[in-house]
Amino acid sequence: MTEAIPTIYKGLAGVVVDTTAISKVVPETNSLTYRGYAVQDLAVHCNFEQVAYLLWHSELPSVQQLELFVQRERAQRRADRSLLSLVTKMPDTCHPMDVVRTAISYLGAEDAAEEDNSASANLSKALRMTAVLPTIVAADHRRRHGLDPIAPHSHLGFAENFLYMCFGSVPEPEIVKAFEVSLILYAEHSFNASTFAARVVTSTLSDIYSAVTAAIGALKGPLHGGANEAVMRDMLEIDDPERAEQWLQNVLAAKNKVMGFGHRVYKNGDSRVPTMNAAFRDVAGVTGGDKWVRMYDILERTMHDATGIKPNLDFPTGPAYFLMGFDIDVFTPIFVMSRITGWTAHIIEQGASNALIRPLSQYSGVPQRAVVA
Ligand SMILES: CC(=O)SCCNC(=O)CCNC(=O)[C@H](O)C(C)(C)COP(=O)(O)OP(=O)(O)OC[C@H]1O[C@@H](n2cnc3c(N)ncnc32)[C@H](O)[C@@H]1OP(=O)(O)O
Ligand SMILES: O=C([O-])CC(=O)C(=O)O
Repeated sequence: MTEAIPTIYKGLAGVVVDTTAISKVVPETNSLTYRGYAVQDLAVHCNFEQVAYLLWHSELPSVQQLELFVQRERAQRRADRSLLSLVTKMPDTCHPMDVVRTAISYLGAEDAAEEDNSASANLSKALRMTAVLPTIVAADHRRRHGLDPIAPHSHLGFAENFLYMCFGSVPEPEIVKAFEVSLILYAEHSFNASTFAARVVTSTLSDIYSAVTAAIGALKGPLHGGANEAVMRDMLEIDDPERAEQWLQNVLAAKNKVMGFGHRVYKNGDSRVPTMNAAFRDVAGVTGGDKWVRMYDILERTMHDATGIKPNLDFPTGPAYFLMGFDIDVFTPIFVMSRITGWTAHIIEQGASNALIRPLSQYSGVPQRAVVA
């Protein structure tokens, strides 16, 4: 009797695996909401701390709630000596994502309550990880330039403080705003690969640090968060906007992917791109980045004419972060600094209504056979 072959959903494309109340992606209208609020509106009216609070607590904070939350976040920014020395012991040649992944793992190892998976414990751990990660990323960024770390500044907001810890001063307001907007846009995106990885780990009743570590591993890949770095490497390779059209045609002719384009869910444009594109142009305006804007426009137009495929969020963030002065391999760690809020909201949601995530597979190997001694 021949076995019936089940329908296989390669890459889980189109499969709905669970419900979520955290964010809603509507590809038909290119829209994205966090807890019911349009992400574009959040980017205009809120700072990153308010959005983190919203993702974790389901509502935007009142003035008093925000004050308390900000105080708690600022109080936990410092990395202790052992954590900072761990950063300095990492090989100079490793990718900063390796440092971030190792640092989160270390935070789990030093947490005596690592196994406490209650929602209240996980909310505290989420805040601690979110508060301290920028300190780690900035310290690692500076050590690669032979510079000492700068301690966090308790009077600066989350976005400003990170820029200050990286560069030693707070840049122009346009740059701070564009950076803050990028953090808000990167914070959450339903069941993307890294969030799903976090939910899979959580579904085994493992701890939040293990789930975040797995998510960092998933985000690192160039088909996901790693694309923001790949975009800028490509742009540097192109160098001259006049060469952009031919470069893109060559990539397509070689049947390679153009980084920063396409999306599993959005087929008609990424809801976040118009907001980030405007922020990128603001940054280019104050940093003299016109060349990258022209290149962006040519690549976008050529790709659209050739394939109909539109940019995703990583396309404008790549050159925006470059113009802000970040090394290219810090782009995905910055994505982690933001997405950790979405991941941890999902970890808490998964824990509240858990079912072990364990799909089936269709065996395609050799038929059963006898072992010959
Ligand atoms: C924040 C984020 O994670 S956003 C995503 C960041 N990733 C990137 O920018 C990497 C480049 N993009 C891609 O690889 C893809 O668009 C993905 C992985 C993001 C989504 O892809 P999927 O939904 O799996 O679609 P898939 O890769 O099968 O593409 C469908 C078709 O469009 C083509 N296509 C999709 N994206 C691209 C691209 N960036 N460049 C060239 N062709 C593309 C594919 O070649 C494929 O063509 P075919 O049907 O002729 O074989
Ligand atoms: O949703 C996805 O598949 C990828 C993405 O855009 C994100 O995680 O922000």
